[in-house]
Amino acid sequence: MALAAARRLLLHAGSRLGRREAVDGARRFANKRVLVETEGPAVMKLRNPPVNSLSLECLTEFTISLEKLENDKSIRGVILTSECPGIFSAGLDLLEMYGRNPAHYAEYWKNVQELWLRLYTSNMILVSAINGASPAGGCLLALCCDYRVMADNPKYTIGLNESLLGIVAPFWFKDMYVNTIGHREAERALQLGTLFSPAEALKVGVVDEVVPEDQVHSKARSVMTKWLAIPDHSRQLTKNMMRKATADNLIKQREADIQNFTSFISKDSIQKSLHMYLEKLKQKKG
Ligand SMILES: CC/C=C/CC(=O)SCCNC(=O)CCNC(=O)[C@H](O)C(C)(C)COP(=O)(O)OP(=O)(O)OC[C@H]1O[C@@H](n2cnc3c(N)ncnc32)[C@H](O)[C@@H]1OP(=O)(O)O
Repeated sequence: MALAAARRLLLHAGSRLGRREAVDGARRFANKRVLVETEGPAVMKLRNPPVNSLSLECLTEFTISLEKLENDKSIRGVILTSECPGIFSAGLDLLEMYGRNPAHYAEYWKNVQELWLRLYTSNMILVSAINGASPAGGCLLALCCDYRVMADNPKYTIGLNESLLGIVAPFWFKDMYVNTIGHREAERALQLGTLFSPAEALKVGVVDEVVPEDQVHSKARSVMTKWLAIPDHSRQLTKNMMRKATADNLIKQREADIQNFTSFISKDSIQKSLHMYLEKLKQKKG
């Protein structure tokens, strides 16, 4: 409901937030948490400091920006990256999943599903320029892309680490992981909650290329140029052939998945695990 209302606001009635405008000669539009440049290859930059966690607002703005790009037929590809130094995305916002009520969890999860379905099945070419840490939902965003370029900085890690938090990656995160790195690697990485260094991520196939940090954007652009040379219709049909079954698997059980998530995350034991994890994050600082 929140998403539909926000979408109406931003897409129609000449919304100031969503309007494309000329800034320094570049065409761009911006919400508070997502900046989109449409000059040259389109670039979507997450900017939800400090760690680009995917709060409900951030998810909503991301989904709306993506929808606007999809509706613009002149845009065939998008580079997804971050404006937060050293962080691609810290994943789903833990504060949306901790200490709230079941209705909130259900609303949040519906929006996570919505973004995933849009990204994973996008007709556009998506290339991620992973310029920082990318755990859990951050890795999910990258996995939705058609090609992943990661900065070669051993401080940055990527992977579906949900089991370390005492939570379980849902079946559609798992399906996409299996599609990307194969069953055995996914089975091991999911159970261990492995966060891969760039070199390890390359070896196992979580990312396609690792480049020096200052080259991550230029490499993403050159990858985009190569992909843009392929005729859209054949590339899109091929992408659809590869991804449809995985997306349909969620589409046919969206409501049940929301209910599963809501009852799982509401459990006292799971809330306790999240509390401990949040405390650990705090202690790390001090
Ligand atoms: C079934 C459900 C599936 C869930 C999938 C998910 O995506 S769950 C989220 C999993 N994410 C993580 O495990 C990442 C946790 N964060 C980190 O490891 C580090 O924060 C990170 C991203 C490596 C950055 O480290 P850095 O040292 O730069 O920042 P710091 O840890 O001090 O964090 C700054 C403040 O941000 C808060 N924060 C971090 N991650 C999240 C998050 N995912 N959601 C909400 N908030 C997050 C952190 O607690 C700090 O808050 P502060 O109030 O300043 O203490």
